[in-house]
Amino acid sequence: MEKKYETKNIFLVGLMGAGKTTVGRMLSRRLGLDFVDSDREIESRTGVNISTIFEIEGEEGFRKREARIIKDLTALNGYVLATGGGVILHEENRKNLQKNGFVVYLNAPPHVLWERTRNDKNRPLLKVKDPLQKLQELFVSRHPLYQEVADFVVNERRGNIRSVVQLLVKEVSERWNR
Ligand SMILES: Nc1ncnc2c1ncn2[C@@H]1O[C@H](COP(=O)(O)OP(=O)(O)OP(=O)(O)O)[C@@H](O)[C@H]1O
Ligand SMILES: O=C(O)C1=C[C@@H](O)[C@@H](O)[C@H](O)C1
Ligand SMILES: [Mg+2]
Repeated sequence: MEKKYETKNIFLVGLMGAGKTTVGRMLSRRLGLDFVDSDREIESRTGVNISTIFEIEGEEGFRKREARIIKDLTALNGYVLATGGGVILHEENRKNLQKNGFVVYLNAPPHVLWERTRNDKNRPLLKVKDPLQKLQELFVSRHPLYQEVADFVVNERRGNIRSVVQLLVKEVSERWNR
């Protein structure tokens, strides 16, 4: 068995609205694992929301906090971790993810992500005049990094969260039972 599968962890990566939190929570229940969301963990450690961290410390300050949390969370065992959309920007994060668990890229085209996120307010990078264009730019710059870090890629399945969860249950069960 590959060394990384000695730990039972699943790390979900992908852009804002890809379904990391929704899929992650459901998947953890199905597999009897714990669930943690790195954005929520940053908020509970700091006591403020993500937007406030961006306002006070800028994106750079947020990324430093994120890297510390990712280091801590990837060192655990038995977790489904929903990461923040920009986690793959730091090489250290990519290494920690790859080393310690099964990394899944939830991929969906920018217009789908835009539909899913347009009514939410706590995504500072999308507080711009044209959030769809912003998502398109982020997709172009990040897609190769998500691909690079991923052990498995889920392409958009026409709005069906359950089928994504089902597919992932099958994939990890095959790996972990080897
Ligand atoms: N495969 C899917 N089909 C349909 N709707 C979905 C799918 N995945 C997620 N959604 C919906 O899209 C919205 C955003 O999903 P979610 O919050 O899980 O994304 P996220 O990847 O955690 O985003 P962020 O990086 O901003 O935290 C939710 O309302 C969720 O129900
Ligand atoms: O895509 C991003 O860079 C981000 C996504 C969110 O999950 C948060 O981590 C934050 O809003 C930044
Ligand atoms: Mg989320």
